[in-house]
Amino acid sequence: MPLFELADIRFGYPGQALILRGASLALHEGQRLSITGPNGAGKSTLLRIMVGLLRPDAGRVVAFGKPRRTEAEFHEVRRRAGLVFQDPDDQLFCPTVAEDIAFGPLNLGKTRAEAVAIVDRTLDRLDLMHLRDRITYKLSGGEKRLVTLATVLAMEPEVLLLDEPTNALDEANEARLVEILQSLPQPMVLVSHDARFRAKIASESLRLADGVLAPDPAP
Ligand SMILES: Nc1ncnc2c1ncn2[C@@H]1O[C@H](COP(=O)(O)OP(=O)(O)OP(=O)(O)O)[C@@H](O)[C@H]1O
Repeated sequence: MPLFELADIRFGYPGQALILRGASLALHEGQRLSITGPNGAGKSTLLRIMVGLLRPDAGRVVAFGKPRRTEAEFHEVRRRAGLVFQDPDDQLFCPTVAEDIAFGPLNLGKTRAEAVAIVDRTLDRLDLMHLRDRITYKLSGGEKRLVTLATVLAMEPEVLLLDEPTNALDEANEARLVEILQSLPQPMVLVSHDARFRAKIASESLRLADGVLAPDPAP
């Protein structure tokens, strides 16, 4: 059974034409699915629908073996599936990097000491210890992007959803990100315009255009 399944999703923002017109996908254990497609095709919208930040007008979302409709059901999905937003400023809101990374684990009921240990372990794993006590809003775009990934990994999600993760990364950090993602056991959905990056990470590739997802022969 897939971990995630979107079936015939239709969605339009209020008062606007439909963006998604019967989009379907399935994510299985061990898969790294990439999604590409033109600007404005609805890729970020699709990721938001997967975790219930937007509700489809029609179609079915099944996650972790259960159909998901209500806010309570999607709350559980968001605990188990980590979404790295396209814009880090949507995700980082604490004064320091360490506090931002501790926020999720504390919210899950970890003690302060446990959260501190998770912060240090996550920063160490991502080679970001030097950013630990920095003021979040003063970080560079690329640093913010890596810290955003750290905030999501600190929650130990079962599935990762990544929206343009290479944005603002220099070559060295992009290479580092490739290494990190390749080393992670979680299945992931990866939205990216970067063909080289997709080719290095994805096991399957889809293209979103005209409101539907179709297999993309070239990752
Ligand atoms: N909150 C919103 N209200 C109204 N329209 C929106 C909203 N968010 C996005 N849109 C519009 O919906 C369409 C799809 O946006 P979305 O961000 O999902 O596309 P995308 O495929 O991720 O694009 P890109 O490749 O540029 O990141 C765009 O035309 C966008 O302007």
